[in-house]
Amino acid sequence: MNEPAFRAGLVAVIGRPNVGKSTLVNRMVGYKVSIVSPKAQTTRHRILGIDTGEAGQIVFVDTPGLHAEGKRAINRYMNRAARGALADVELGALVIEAGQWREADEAAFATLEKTGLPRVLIINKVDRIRDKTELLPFIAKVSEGRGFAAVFPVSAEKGAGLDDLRRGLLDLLPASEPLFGEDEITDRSERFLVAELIREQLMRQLGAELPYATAVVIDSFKTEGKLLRIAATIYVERSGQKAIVIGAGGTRMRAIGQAARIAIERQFERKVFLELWCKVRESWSDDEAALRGFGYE
Ligand SMILES: Nc1nc2c(ncn2[C@@H]2O[C@H](COP(=O)(O)OP(=O)(O)OP(=O)(O)O)[C@@H](O)[C@H]2O)c(=O)[nH]1
Repeated sequence: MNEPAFRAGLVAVIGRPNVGKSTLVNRMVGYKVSIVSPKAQTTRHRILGIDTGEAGQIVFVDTPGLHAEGKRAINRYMNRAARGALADVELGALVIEAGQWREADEAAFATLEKTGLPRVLIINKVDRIRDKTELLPFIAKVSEGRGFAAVFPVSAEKGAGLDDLRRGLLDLLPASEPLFGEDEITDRSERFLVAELIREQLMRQLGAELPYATAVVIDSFKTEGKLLRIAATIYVERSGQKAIVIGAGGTRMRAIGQAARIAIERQFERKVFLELWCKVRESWSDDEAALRGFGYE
């Protein structure tokens, strides 16, 4: 008997905001390539997460959640990044939350359907469903007539169903040489990951609206022996927002910096010295030139 062929390919992970796409990709690749927060629209970029095993290599393309087209340039950028991720992939994976099929899920499905790609459905957060007997009728209802090649109930957070998902996705990918080196985990630079880990704290520690007005730019990134020395600027859109980010006596900014530093140290396994600044760049989120300067290209 011949050994089964090595399989490899790109899988676009799409869905409405907050269904757990980034959590899932991180869990599959075993490394935090994409930041996570309880707020919708945390992911702003298209990010690759590469999962290599003996049987094959799955290259996940994490995407910003597809949302109703906002007016601002940043929203257009995010939807473009999500739709663009569907080009040049072998497979589209629609992620939804167990027990829910909202209008925005239907819209994400329609976007995927239009591409004509083979597609699968990933039902995430099954840990939230107490009575598991509810799951089968739900699966039947949401998959009926939608042409999914397979349906995978999982819990990205608890790590349930992920081996079946890996096997199932590999079955649907073509026989191929690996597309990336065995030890590659993402296409993104360390600088990018650091900026994202700082932004993750902004998403988590600031109120409901403010995180969407922030962007992070790394000003310098130096390795000094065992130390990583980083300076970064948090951009906001108005001076009132800057006052909130800094907080009374600088307390908020210190808390953000400390949590980000710990996250960066954990991720890079080295000591980190992090210097944070906050500056106003008026209406950056609706300014194409500012967006490009901040790395949204
Ligand atoms: N209970 C439960 N929560 C989960 C699971 N997966 C993700 N979450 C939570 O759902 C929230 C959103 O997760 P993300 O991974 O940021 O979701 P996303 O789809 O990438 O979100 P966007 O960036 O808005 O597109 C976070 O609070 C996660 O901790 C899961 O399997 N079970």
